[in-house]
Amino acid sequence: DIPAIDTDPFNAANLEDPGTLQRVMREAGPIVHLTRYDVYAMARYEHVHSALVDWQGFCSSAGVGFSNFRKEEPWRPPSLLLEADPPHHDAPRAVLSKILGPRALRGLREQWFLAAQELVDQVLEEPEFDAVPALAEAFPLKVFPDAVGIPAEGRENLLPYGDHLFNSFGPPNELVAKGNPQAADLSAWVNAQCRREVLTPDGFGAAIWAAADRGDLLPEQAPLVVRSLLSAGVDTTVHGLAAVLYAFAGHPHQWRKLRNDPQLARVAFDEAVRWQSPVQFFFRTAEQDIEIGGVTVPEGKKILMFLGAANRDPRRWDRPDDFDLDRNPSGHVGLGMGLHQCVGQHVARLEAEAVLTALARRVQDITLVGQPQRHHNNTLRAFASLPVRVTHS
Ligand code: HEM
Ligand SMILES: O=C(O)c1ccc(C2CC2)cc1
Repeated sequence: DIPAIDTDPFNAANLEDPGTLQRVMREAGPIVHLTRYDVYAMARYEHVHSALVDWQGFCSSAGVGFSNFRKEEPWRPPSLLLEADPPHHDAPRAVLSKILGPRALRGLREQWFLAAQELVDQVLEEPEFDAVPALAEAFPLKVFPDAVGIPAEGRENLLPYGDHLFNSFGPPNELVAKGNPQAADLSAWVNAQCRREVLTPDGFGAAIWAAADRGDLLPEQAPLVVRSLLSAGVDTTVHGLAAVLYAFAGHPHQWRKLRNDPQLARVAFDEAVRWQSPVQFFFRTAEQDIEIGGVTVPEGKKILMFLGAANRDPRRWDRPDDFDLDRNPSGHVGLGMGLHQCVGQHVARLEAEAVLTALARRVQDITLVGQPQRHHNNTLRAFASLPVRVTHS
């Protein structure tokens, strides 16, 4: 029968260092019963991949967090993409795919590369700095809110909103309790940024409203689709960028490879996302009794997918714990897989490419000085600080 584990994946020890539990989970079997929460969990690549691509069996419309929307009120109206299944998921997804697709982003490439160079030149005035505020936070916040087209004031709410949102996908622990007092105000501020009248005419937000004008979306759906950008598009790229910088600061040989061939910036993003998995977990809900890994998960039960563990499964990856630009990281589940696979991945990749290209042009060596500090979150593998030293030409 199903192995049972009563460990808490969301406690401070496991959030600080998830590797031990990931190994235990992978070795315990295809499916493990987490008795503390009465949820089922999978940590091997094969089964996480199977669940991600089977949206009928493993559904998202009951919520992709610990809370089951069929049993309790969501803390915010459900996302029309993340927390929806076909057919409701179809139109919002088609609209965002077009707006955030590689062709649509071509217009941003030049200005984001310039913005990255400007920021890097500024940062390199000091030989030592904390790469989290200086680059990982500063660059996405410099380019993404403008690309969405939201007003200048209040943008300091974006990271706290996302931090609470990603905590809220976990169990109601003290990380969630910490954010609850501000949740209503943060939500109200985010919702106000989604209204047509506040959005600039040339941004992603206006393009979503234009889709409603064309009948590709219902008018009442437009603000929620804009909310998806503000929810998913900030904290993820901040910690994704931090993961890339952490990878290179700890692997000087890989940095030299990038310096010699800046084209490697794109594969570096995916290899860093595989290696660190900025988004560590998501849940699904068993639509009916479902058989996986020789085990039956009862209808209505929540299934926790360990994306980070799957991305380091030795059954799928050679030397899984190595960060290596010579590896082909495609197939990693750090951006999901299948129907709900990250629709913003081209935005994230372009941001990372812009920063890495700007750094690779000027930075000879980048090394860690002092321990990186983690920022605990129920869903995100996040950094509080990343002190680095650089030498440059
Ligand atoms: C390194 C950065 C990022 C990471 C690691 C990441 C990760 C993910 C993952 C794992 C999923 C799948 C969720 C699931 O299967 O339930 C996803 C979906 C999604 N992402 Fe990203 N993401 C990133 C950046 C972005 C950006 C920049 C945007 C917006 C511009 C974005 C928007 C979305 C949306 C709207 C979905 C839901 C798609 C759907 O359900 O059809 N993400 N992302
Ligand atoms: O649509 C949303 O609100 C949404 C929120 C968070 C994400 C995480 C996976 C990046 C995705 C979508």
